[in-house]
Amino acid sequence: MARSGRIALAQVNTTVGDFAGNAARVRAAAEVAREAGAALAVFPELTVCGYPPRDLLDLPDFLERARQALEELARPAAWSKGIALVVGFPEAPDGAPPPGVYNAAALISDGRVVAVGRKSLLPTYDVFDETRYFLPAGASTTAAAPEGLGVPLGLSVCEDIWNDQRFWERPRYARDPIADLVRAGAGLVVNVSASPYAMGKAPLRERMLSASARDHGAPIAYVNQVGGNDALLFDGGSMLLARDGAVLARAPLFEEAVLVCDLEGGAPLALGLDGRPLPPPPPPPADAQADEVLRALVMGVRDYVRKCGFRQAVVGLSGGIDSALTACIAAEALGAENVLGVAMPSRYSSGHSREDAAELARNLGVRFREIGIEPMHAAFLAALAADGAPPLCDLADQNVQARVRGQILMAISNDTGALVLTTGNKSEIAVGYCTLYGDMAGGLAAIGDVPKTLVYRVARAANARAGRTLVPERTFTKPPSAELKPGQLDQDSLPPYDVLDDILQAYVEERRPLEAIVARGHDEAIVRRVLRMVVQSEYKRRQAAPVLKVSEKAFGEGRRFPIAQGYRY
Ligand SMILES: Nc1ncnc2c1ncn2[C@@H]1O[C@H](COP(=O)(O)OP(=O)(O)OC[C@H]2O[C@@H]([n+]3cccc(C(=O)O)c3)[C@H](O)[C@@H]2O)[C@@H](O)[C@H]1O
Ligand SMILES: Nc1ncnc2c1ncn2[C@@H]1O[C@H](COP(=O)(O)OP(=O)(O)OP(=O)(O)O)[C@@H](O)[C@H]1O
Ligand SMILES: NC(=O)CC[C@H](N)C(=O)O
Repeated sequence: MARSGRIALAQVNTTVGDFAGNAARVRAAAEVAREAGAALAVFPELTVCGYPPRDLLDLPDFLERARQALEELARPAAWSKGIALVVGFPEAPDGAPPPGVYNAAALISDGRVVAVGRKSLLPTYDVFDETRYFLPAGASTTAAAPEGLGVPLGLSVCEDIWNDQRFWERPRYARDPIADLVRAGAGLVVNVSASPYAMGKAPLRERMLSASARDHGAPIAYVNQVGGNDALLFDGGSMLLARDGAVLARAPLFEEAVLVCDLEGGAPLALGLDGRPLPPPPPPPADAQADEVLRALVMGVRDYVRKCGFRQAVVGLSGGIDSALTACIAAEALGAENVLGVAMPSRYSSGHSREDAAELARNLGVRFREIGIEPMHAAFLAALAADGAPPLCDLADQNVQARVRGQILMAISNDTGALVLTTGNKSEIAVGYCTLYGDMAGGLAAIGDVPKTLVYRVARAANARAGRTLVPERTFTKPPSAELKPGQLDQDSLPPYDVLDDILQAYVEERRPLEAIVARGHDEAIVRRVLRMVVQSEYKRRQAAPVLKVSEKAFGEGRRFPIAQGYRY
């Protein structure tokens, strides 16, 4: 029996295009919510098809299956008896293909769709491309109070609530759909969202939603998707806010949850999709930001691997910090037994790199192989010199080693069905300090949006989370080296990583001009060199594995620069 004013925020992990799987999650969560006495369960944006479906929306059969999936969810059934649902779906009136589609939310009650709210504000920046697919709503939709809830609903979709320049630098949209809803009598604003994770975004959302509830004088039920879909990581963190802006309930980050809460306040209950209470969150760790990034990446690797149909991953272990962190993430995401670490020493590898790789594998409990690359490296050089050609130059020789390693990892992948995780960090990917078809060979760049200085912190967070040493201490303290020629150090080719990362933060994320970066206290020649390297390595990034996004500006779909161009620093 529904309790008056009780709702459930159902942050489920949808998979793009998996209509049956997504519907099963809706049914499971609705049943949990109903058992807990909720009159209404709210789901994330585009629940039935997952977010972002991108050009799948161009397929008429995809839109038809979305329509059928919604129709089936709306059919009277035991699991939905006595509970109303708000479910996101792509609405294609008359089966019209894009741009005749709306990004919509349906209110389902008593075995039928009783109202449909359409998204008014369509984000078209960074990773979002919604005007490519959707039409904006002409008007906002309010719906009569579902039975047992006692308040009429205002239906809104994600960006509809992102329209406040105090929190958000983007230009203000002319319309304020939330104000329209409240003016039309909404007593509870429902916002179905798919808001990708970035560091610092969860507290920003909370401040923004709190201000919105206060300014509009209406409570807000905000439900965000959770889980990874390709490069995008959705962190959940759904919330119920009172009309004075107070947060009445908060769902966890990076976890599926059915958060049962009351409009008039009171202790919320966070349940899993199996109906069991979720364990309370652990006390905040020493480096909360690094720990958060770690959890985001674990979720991202797990979902990418699983949703692509893999179970296992393989990582080249050099004894360095990047491959060590990548392996930690993989082991936590997939289970240590599903991860293979491969050390591939060359004629230049130090003893400590082999020891550190082996120790890391032991600490993690992952499977481990050592495959020396000397015979292949030597055979390569011999074959290239067999016709009397001069020996390869230094750089070409270095890249042969990286490519032999890439070949080995891809051979293991082909043979075993394990996905190769690349290990490049954001700093290296930014300046092109990586070998095309060498260490760039692989399926997913797990730490490709993590600058080197943050890589160390996240690796420390992995050790702290485990409560023991996973990444060996020497891996933190030795100077980074590609070990592709004798005595080589990253610092011979690149500025110190703290300098490099600050320049990259200013240029890539904050989009500052050269002069402003120099004004931060950097040497102009170094800044110019770094910016040139970023520009000149665009071709590499275009061919790189997808990068899990944890910052406001990651390499990939959200940063689209031309390759053949003449804009130079
Ligand atoms: N615009 C363009 N469009 C398409 N392709 C383009 C291109 N410009 C060059 N190219 C091609 O790309 C080639 C150069 O790229 P690539 O072969 O990758 O080689 P390259 O960038 O010249 O060298 C790799 C660098 O990464 C460093 N590295 C390698 C491996 C690991 C690490 C580490 O510490 O993690 C560092 C290594 O020390 C070296 O400085 C050119 O020879 C050309 O064939
Ligand atoms: N000896 C090795 N054995 C196995 N894999 C290696 C080896 N050397 C390099 N690799 C692979 O190539 C990637 C590029 O590593 P490299 O050592 O050149 O520099 P890096 O970017 O500092 O990475 P790391 O911090 O992991 O050493 C490594 O992360 C690893 O996956
Ligand atoms: N799906 C959306 O509309 C997301 C846009 C929104 N500004 C966000 O990043 O959360």
